[in-house]
Amino acid sequence: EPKKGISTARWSSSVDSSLVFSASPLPQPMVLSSKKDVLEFNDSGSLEYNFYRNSCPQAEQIVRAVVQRLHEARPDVGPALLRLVFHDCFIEGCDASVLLDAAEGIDSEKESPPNETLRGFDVIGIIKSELEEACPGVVSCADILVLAARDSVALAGGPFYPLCTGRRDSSNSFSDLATNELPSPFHDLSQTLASFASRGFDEREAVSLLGAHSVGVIHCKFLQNRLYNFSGTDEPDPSVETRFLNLMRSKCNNTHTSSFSSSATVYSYGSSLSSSGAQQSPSSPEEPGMAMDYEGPRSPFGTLYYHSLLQGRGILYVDQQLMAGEETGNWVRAYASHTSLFRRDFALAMMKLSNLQVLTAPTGHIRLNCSKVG
Ligand code: HEM
Ligand SMILES: [Ca+2]
Repeated sequence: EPKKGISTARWSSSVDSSLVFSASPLPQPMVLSSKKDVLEFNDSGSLEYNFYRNSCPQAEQIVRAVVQRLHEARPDVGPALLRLVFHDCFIEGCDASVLLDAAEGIDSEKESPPNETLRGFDVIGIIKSELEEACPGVVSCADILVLAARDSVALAGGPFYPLCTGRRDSSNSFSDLATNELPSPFHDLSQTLASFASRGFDEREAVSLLGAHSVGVIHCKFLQNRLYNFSGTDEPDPSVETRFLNLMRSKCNNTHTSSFSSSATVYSYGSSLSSSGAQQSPSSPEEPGMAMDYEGPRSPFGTLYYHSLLQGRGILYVDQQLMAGEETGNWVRAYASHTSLFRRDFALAMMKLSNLQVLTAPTGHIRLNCSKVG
């Protein structure tokens, strides 16, 4: 197994905000103070800004165009891609290990329990095949993942952030690590913070990254215990606000227990996604699901998520737990009232996430099909 270059992104809290800006709905050409700035905030070994400038100059545009096209038809692709990058980068770094199918000698991460409901593999496949047509054998699946997630954030009304490229793909998948190391929605705050800390994220960064839970779907099985039998008490989780408890119960009826994995709650705390059709549950069209934009779909990405936590309206236990710590609670309050602070912090944390333990030449390789090694 090739040795991985650990990226130790320099991390300063005084950040030039011109690096990070909003995009609506397609990102503008990057507004950067200088190329040096981008490199500075993407300090990740041998990744390079615009790595494909000669080998495939249109690579980033192709990714963006496909994500946008698919997103128009199916607004649920954005959240799927955003979750995918988190699950890839947290397990042995951003090396596309999450995309490999099971095969001889490969225990697919896709088959680990925490990845059971991961979606978006088909979208990555479509992007990859368009890139293979334009520049055969050049663009890695690992780069596709981080770029597609970046574009998804922008399409959801979140910040656009620059990324360096040049990641290469793993030749293995790490099913056991995924099973044991992906954070659980039932974890308490200290377990969650420990998981982030082991990847170099402090409390502020953990709170900002969880702002990704502004968009997407949550299947009822992840909240069933909070609604009906919290920690074996036969009572709901006392930290859930009463009206919200009833709302969630109406979406995740206990009688569904036998088939609850097919019912989903669409959560979208006010992003452009919710206005464009997140009413139906993407992964189970026959189940209506729940649109969480009750305070208005026009609110900025992220803000409503933090507001909801302040009101005891976090959907997952792990979300609401952010209010259980003093420092994390302070960040929740800060992000609820300072959208631009959240956008900046989220963008920086996504850049850092996208650079975790990347493989660069001569390690790793470029897959031709993202779900297969050879
Ligand atoms: C403690 C950390 C985290 C835990 C325990 C967690 C857990 C979960 C769970 C249980 C779901 C619901 C999945 C389903 O019902 O199919 C979910 C959805 C999601 N998560 Fe997280 N998550 C965490 C952090 C993150 C981070 C850091 C990101 C991205 C930066 C992220 C992005 C998403 C997205 C976008 C969805 C919606 C996916 C979709 O619509 O298919 N999560 N998460
Ligand atoms: Ca990985």
